[in-house]
Amino acid sequence: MNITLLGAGAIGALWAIKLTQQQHNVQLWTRNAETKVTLHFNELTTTTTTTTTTTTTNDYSFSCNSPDDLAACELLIVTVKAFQVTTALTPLLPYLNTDCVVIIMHNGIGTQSQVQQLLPHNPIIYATTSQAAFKPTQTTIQHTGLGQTSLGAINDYAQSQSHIAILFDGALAPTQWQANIYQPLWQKLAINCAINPLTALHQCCNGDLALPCYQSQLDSICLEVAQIMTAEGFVTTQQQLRHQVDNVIKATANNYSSMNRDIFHHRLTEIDYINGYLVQQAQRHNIDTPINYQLWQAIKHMESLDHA
Ligand SMILES: NC(=O)C1=CN([C@@H]2O[C@H](COP(=O)(O)OP(=O)(O)OC[C@H]3O[C@@H](n4cnc5c(N)ncnc54)[C@H](OP(=O)(O)O)[C@@H]3O)[C@@H](O)[C@H]2O)C=CC1
Ligand SMILES: CC(C)(CO)C(=O)C(=O)O
Repeated sequence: MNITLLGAGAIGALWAIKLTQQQHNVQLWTRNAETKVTLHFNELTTTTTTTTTTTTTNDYSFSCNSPDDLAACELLIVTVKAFQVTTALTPLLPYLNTDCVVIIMHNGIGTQSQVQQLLPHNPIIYATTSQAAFKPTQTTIQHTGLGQTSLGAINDYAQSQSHIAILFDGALAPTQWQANIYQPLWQKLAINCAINPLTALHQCCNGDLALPCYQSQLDSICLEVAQIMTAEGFVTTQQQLRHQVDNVIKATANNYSSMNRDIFHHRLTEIDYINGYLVQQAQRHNIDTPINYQLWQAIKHMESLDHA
């Protein structure tokens, strides 16, 4: 398949490489005018079901930024951060064929209506992943964690595109097609609402959130998220969300969350699309979410110190 990947950061480059390994024809769309890039990939090899080790490094060369390839592409994968989606996508619009399937993969929720306005005739799929990747240098990609990926349609044109999930599953399993993609998007939102702001504010690793001092805050966050999810029509409870959050805290104990790293490196965060999105939905339902509101504002304050 002819694929363009917009946003060749950690997670985007991982998918670009994995799809290339399956013989798909992938070009990268970057901010620069480069026409070729070579990425060094540290592969994650599963040795048992519970143990993983990085063992091999291979180089992958990609062509970049060809408008002709973009016009011919059948699949556009967008893996920029949530707040970058509109700016990144807009310059590509004059080249995109309306048959081209567009996949948007980022943490948080809230870009869906902008993307549908930008692409009123294309099949649009949203995706969420628990795969993990790290980009220690501009050209080195490390696959750092395995996990589930979910894909699903957000407009009528994309309802018939479930075969894309099979293609993704061949590249990086497990990937599943979801009849309602908002369910996994909200499940991931709940995890991000709990882990990301706390680890960013306290500049701690995910595993530190198992300490007694964080337990009542985690309970309150999960209670608020469960109330809004219920109001949105999803079946969940505070206990279920808490259990999922605890599992991620354990499974990623030594990792720093993406928001922790963004604050550490004085970058903008995805908070408006995580706790900020949650609070906006709560307001629509006239439900108070004071803990998520406080966390949203606290991260906005930290961002404002670097981005006046
Ligand atoms: N990394 C991970 O393990 C995971 C990440 N995610 C989510 O995936 C999304 C991407 O994360 P991640 O890969 O870590 O982030 P990165 O910042 O590493 O990747 C984003 C990439 O998008 C590029 N980009 C931004 N704006 C433009 C533009 N206008 N034109 C072209 N390229 C652009 C950036 O380029 P430049 O380098 O020039 O800024 C960068 O390479 C986030 O929502 C994150 O939360 C989800 C699960 C796991
Ligand atoms: C699941 C979690 C919290 C893993 O660190 C993540 O998605 C992130 O860091 O943004």
